[in-house]
Amino acid sequence: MKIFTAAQIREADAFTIAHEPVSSTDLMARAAGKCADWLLDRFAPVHPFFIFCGKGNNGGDGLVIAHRLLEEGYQVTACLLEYGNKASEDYIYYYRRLQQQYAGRIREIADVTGFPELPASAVIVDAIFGTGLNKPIEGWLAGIIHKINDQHGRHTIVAIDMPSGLMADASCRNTPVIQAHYTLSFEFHKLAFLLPENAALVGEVQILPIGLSPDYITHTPVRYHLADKEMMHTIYMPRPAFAHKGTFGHALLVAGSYGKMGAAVLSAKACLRAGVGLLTCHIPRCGYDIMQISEPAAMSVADEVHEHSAHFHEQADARYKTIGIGPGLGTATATARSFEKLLTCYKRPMVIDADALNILSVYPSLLYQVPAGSILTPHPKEFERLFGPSANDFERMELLSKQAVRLQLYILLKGRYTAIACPDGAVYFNATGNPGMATGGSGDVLTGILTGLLAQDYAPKAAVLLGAWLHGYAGDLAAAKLSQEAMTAGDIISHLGAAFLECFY
Ligand SMILES: NC(=O)C1=CN([C@@H]2O[C@H](COP(=O)(O)OP(=O)(O)OC[C@H]3O[C@@H](n4cnc5c(N)ncnc54)[C@H](O)[C@@H]3O)[C@@H](O)[C@H]2O)[C@@H](O)CC1
Ligand SMILES: [K+]
Repeated sequence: MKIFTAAQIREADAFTIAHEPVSSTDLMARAAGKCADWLLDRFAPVHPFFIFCGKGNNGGDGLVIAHRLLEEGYQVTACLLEYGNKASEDYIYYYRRLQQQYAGRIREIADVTGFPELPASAVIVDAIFGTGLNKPIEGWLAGIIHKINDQHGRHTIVAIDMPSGLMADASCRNTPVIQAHYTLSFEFHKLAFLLPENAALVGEVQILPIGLSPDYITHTPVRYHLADKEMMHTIYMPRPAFAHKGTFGHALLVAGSYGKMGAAVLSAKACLRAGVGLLTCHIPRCGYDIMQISEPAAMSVADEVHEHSAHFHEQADARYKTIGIGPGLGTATATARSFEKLLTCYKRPMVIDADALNILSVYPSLLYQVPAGSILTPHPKEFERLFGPSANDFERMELLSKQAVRLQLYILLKGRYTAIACPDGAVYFNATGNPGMATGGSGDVLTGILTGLLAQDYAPKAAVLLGAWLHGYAGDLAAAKLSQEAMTAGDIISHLGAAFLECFY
């Protein structure tokens, strides 16, 4: 799914009105009607509704919703905020209709003292500002936002299109924003919904299709995308019937050090479960028995050094389709030196994670040696160590995209919505996964999966999108069976098979 900017959403709106064609009042009725359907479905008539409306088209949506709920026999108070702005034409149209039939249900609010007493079980609908917000909310309107947020623990708050105060494409940190339980958003996700700094504001997001022009949607280029199942179906490659293990590549995994062999084992198991043909693990001498016993399907090569690996560059030759490096590796000087040599002799896209990323952040010039098309998988701290801090999440996304272009790499920034930046600057968000995966070893599993997919001849972009998707999907299946609390990284691996089956068989 494409993620459009606020300006593009306005264009989509205008394009649909001109080409469907449909009048703007009818488009508003269609959009707000979807919200009303959702509310009617979710809340019984015992819930009194307080619908706060601004004077733009978001407020217009609120008026349509108020009218519809009244027609269905619900108790509704339309709280119209009179802050002096000129009302939009469609707002005026629906205001007149409401005024004609339900004047008694309208309450005009001109300052904070006009904020209504809310009875128990009231539902607050926020239709104050949507994608038209162009500056932070100030003055008594900010007071209204705070009053609504004070009700967060007592009443359900449903935002229409966007929580008021949030901007689709810019940071609203430390400005007044509605804290919604639900956000009913039209047609597309907004970038703001996917960034951690807004996690407490948007609640559960419901995307409601409102029939915006498919023509516009198909032909308008965007930077940000949300990965979805359809995309995965275009990426996934079923195995040919006459395949043998050579068909699926030989991967080298460079991982583990004294006390961190678990990371290497998890990564190896995940790589095998992702379908690699052959796997060789380069591990420190101390890890040899551990790996051989834990994962008989993997071959092992022990380094000359006991506690960490220092000679893996000698291994890295054309036999290997790809290399996954980093989980539990440690950052010993000898390990860093071997990594440096590896980067001069091995030129295929590889997967670089954890301690291998930490080595890169200590020796940043090595970043330029990383083969084009390789996949880096930092979590936010590792990302910051590599590329520096950002003032907010929007700037971090800019930086992520810019660095992927500059270095011609895929950079996967881990998070609730993992963001994957491509060498052409595009960024894909992955929505599978859950907080149960915020547990030690989960990243090692991802490295294994990505390495396994690259070895099977998935192009780097396909591997990173499919790998992130499967990793999260398997995590969701594990959480469904075991709970988010009790699941471990190993459970992600044991549910990878079910993830393949559910997604592709
Ligand atoms: N784009 C679409 O596809 C559709 C949009 N609709 C609705 O229209 C909304 C966008 O409507 P508008 O463009 O009228 O924008 P809004 O309703 O978000 O409000 C914008 C109005 O508020 C003013 N404003 C902006 N920031 C302000 C601030 N901080 N303090 C005070 N006033 C401020 C603007 O000058 C403008 O008059 C969407 O969010 C959605 O709810 C739907 O009705 C129909 C379909
Ligand atoms: K809103």
